Amino acid sequence: MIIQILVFIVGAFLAYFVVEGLRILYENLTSPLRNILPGPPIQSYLAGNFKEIGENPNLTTDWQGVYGSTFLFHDLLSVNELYTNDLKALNHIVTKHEIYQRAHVFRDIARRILGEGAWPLPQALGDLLMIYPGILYAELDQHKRQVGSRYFASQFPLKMRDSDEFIQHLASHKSACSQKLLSRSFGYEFNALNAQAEPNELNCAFTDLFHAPNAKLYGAVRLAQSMLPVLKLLPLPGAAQLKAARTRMDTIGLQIVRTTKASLGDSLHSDEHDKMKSLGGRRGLLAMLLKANMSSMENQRLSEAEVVAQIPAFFVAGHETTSTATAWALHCLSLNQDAQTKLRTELSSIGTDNPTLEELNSLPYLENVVRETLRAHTPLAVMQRTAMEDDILPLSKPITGRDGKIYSGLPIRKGQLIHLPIAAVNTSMAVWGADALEFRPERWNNIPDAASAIPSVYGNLFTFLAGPHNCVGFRFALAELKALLFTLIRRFVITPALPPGSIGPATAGTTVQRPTVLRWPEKEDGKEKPEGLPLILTPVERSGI
Ligand code: HEM
Repeated sequence: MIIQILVFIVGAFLAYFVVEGLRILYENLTSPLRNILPGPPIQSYLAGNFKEIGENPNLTTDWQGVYGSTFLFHDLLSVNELYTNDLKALNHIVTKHEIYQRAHVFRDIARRILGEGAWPLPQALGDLLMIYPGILYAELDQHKRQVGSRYFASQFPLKMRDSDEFIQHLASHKSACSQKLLSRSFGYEFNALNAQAEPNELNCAFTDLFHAPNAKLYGAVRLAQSMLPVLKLLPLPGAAQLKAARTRMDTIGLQIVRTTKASLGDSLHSDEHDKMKSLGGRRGLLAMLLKANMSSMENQRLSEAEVVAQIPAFFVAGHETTSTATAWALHCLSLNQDAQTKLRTELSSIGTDNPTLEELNSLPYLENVVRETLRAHTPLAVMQRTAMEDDILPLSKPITGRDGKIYSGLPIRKGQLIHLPIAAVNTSMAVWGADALEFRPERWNNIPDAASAIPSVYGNLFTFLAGPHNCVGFRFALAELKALLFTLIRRFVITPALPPGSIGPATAGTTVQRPTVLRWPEKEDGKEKPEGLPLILTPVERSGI
């Protein structure tokens, strides 16, 4: 009997894989793009071109040189994916958000990690953020006396003993942004930066999910399960960790929500006008979420589960991204001492260690450095979309298809997967010129005309995407980046700790491309390859400049 059940289960799984395989094959063979667009050959049926892309972050850009700015390649299980760096096509995709939505796999993984209602942002929250776009920014503005070094000096664990100490500070900086976000927005003390404090529950949940020794393996399993949902029925590795992290997140989220609701008391029941007026309080974002939870208008109401899910969602969205951008900024400045000195001179013109946001925003070279970092090293190099209905994708220049016909628009079939090449758009030589890959803050003094066609919410950059689903936290991220650079560059001269070429973008298995030690010389003292970004920080007064 047991054998019969086992045979049945194995048979059912095999049948499922065969049917799914045939479905993908049918979709690929009948895709209207198949006879139009060229593309690289499939490497393996299971991995498509996925493995080679993971191994070489510049591969899609190289393919662009061979196949043009619009081509087809193959994702996992050989699902075909449209790559386009055509700015008219990309503008169309990001504005027609009702047709081009976040890829199913991304949504499924986000739902499993963060809970129902986390991503995409619930409509009601999206609407509120449209009406009050400054709400996240306001969180920082409330604390403008703390933006500068007094805040960071107390929070940022720079362990300086000697003038030239080799430190891996960015491993811990990773959490600086998130800590501020959580404590300011949600009234939650994260303690990630305090080496003496016990790591708290939420900190542990994220560490387990994203940075534990097996995190990459578990991430790969989650990806496979989202692509082939039947795999969710199997007891695969990572399930227990995910469940434990989810339980922690839900418990803390509920605790934050209920405590805040109690502390807001009567103001939650005031009329819509008064509710919105009081959004400027210390817990602005959370207050806004809670008011949406209590809203009398059904289309503006968020369920308690949606509010709870937003807490880790905002944390995840703002966590690795902003810290990665800061790491790239410091790395680039360590390699470009002229830019660093120029920046330090400008920052020193501010007569306080604790500038306001207005003061930070008035510094043109700081703005240039931030833009150039987010252009040359966008933390999220790629996003995906899925077409939810048939469409015609307009192109800025007609192309000749493989079938010999001329196409000024591409036929897109419902279900088509699309690759948004954020990094490639930001570093396109056609837009930025031959030095597009170089870090050169001065380029922002004279922006090329072609850059105005890039879909963008900030600085002609595709970094935060554009259209209705752009990054809602981008102003917050900019403020964080500026405040960190202000504090660090004023106090320290930053130089590379490793020989040229040792640091590069992390490759396989990462969504966010952090600067990582790629080559690690064998040291006589046998030091382990560092996790973070090694830099030498020399206090300005001891640097001899
Ligand atoms: C340099 C730092 C950052 C970068 C490069 C970045 C980039 C992005 C991108 C590309 C998206 C769109 C994802 C997609 O549509 O598939 C996004 C969405 C989002 N970001 Fe950011 N982000 C950054 C910082 C932040 C911060 C600090 C916060 C929170 C305060 C945040 C909150 C969000 C949220 C909530 C969404 C989802 C919006 C929606 O569903 O409509 N981000 N971000």
